[in-house]
Amino acid sequence: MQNEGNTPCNILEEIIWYKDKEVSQMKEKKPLILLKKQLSGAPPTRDFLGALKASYSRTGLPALIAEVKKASPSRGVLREDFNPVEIAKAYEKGGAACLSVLTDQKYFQGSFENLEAIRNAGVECPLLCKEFVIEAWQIYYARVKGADAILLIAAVLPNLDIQYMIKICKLLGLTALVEVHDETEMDRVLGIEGVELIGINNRDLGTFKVDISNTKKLLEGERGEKIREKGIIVVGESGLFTPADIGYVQEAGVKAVLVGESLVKQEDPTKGISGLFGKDISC
Ligand SMILES: O=C(O)c1ccccc1NCC(=O)[C@H](O)[C@H](O)COP(=O)(O)O
Repeated sequence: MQNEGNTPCNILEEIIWYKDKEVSQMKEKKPLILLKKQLSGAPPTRDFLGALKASYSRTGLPALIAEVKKASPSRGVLREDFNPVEIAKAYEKGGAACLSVLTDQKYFQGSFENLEAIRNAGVECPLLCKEFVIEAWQIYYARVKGADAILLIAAVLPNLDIQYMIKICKLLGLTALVEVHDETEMDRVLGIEGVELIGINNRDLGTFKVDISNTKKLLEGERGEKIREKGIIVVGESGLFTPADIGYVQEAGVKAVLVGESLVKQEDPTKGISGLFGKDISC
């Protein structure tokens, strides 16, 4: 029987369809007007982009955004004994410039409680709220829960929404990490005003295929030149396991990397960072 439009065509579509229902319910419990009130007493955000730049200048290596990720649709549970605060502290000790915290519950076993707990545990690294954002309300919610940055996925959001959401981020003091996977998305995003941080995901979110040469492909030629001209910082995301992988994406032009699986699976994530970079990057 043919797909009559009521079955998602891939995992990303499934996540987004579910997110739509989830956000509607969350908004009912906490309307925007309440979130805005909470924000009036919120502490200032930390400078996510500034932390990436400072780390790159200090180490000469791509700044690390270490991901607090219990599970994923492609890999299942990555770590059974998952203590988000302990993992976050271990990442910070190992020299991570920033942390990424999965907040999606259904597909990644993450939560906003994890984000809040990490923020309240004295971790100083700026925090990226790793969510599937489909509405501006989620950005306000992330800010209330302690985020310093938020992910905007080009495969999910039209250009006008990205532009609008970047403005909201600026208003709230958040950094927007705009994620692309292919040339079409990169070209779209390079045409949007105000983009300062682009993530190139080596994982195809529809098929799960991971290929780190995707980062190189998207930074070649005129695209790479445009990115340099605009002073945009690029983050290489997914599938990074070895110092050779880090060297490869650095050579391609990234100044930061976002790493989950290869670190979170290590018994000692602090040592995992030294293993990933081939040296201690903490001092
Ligand atoms: O990781 C997945 O299976 C996944 C599936 C569908 C949408 C997003 C997904 N992952 C988000 C990410 O891109 C990664 O968590 C992040 O880049 C870190 O990747 P890795 O170092 O390979 O864990």
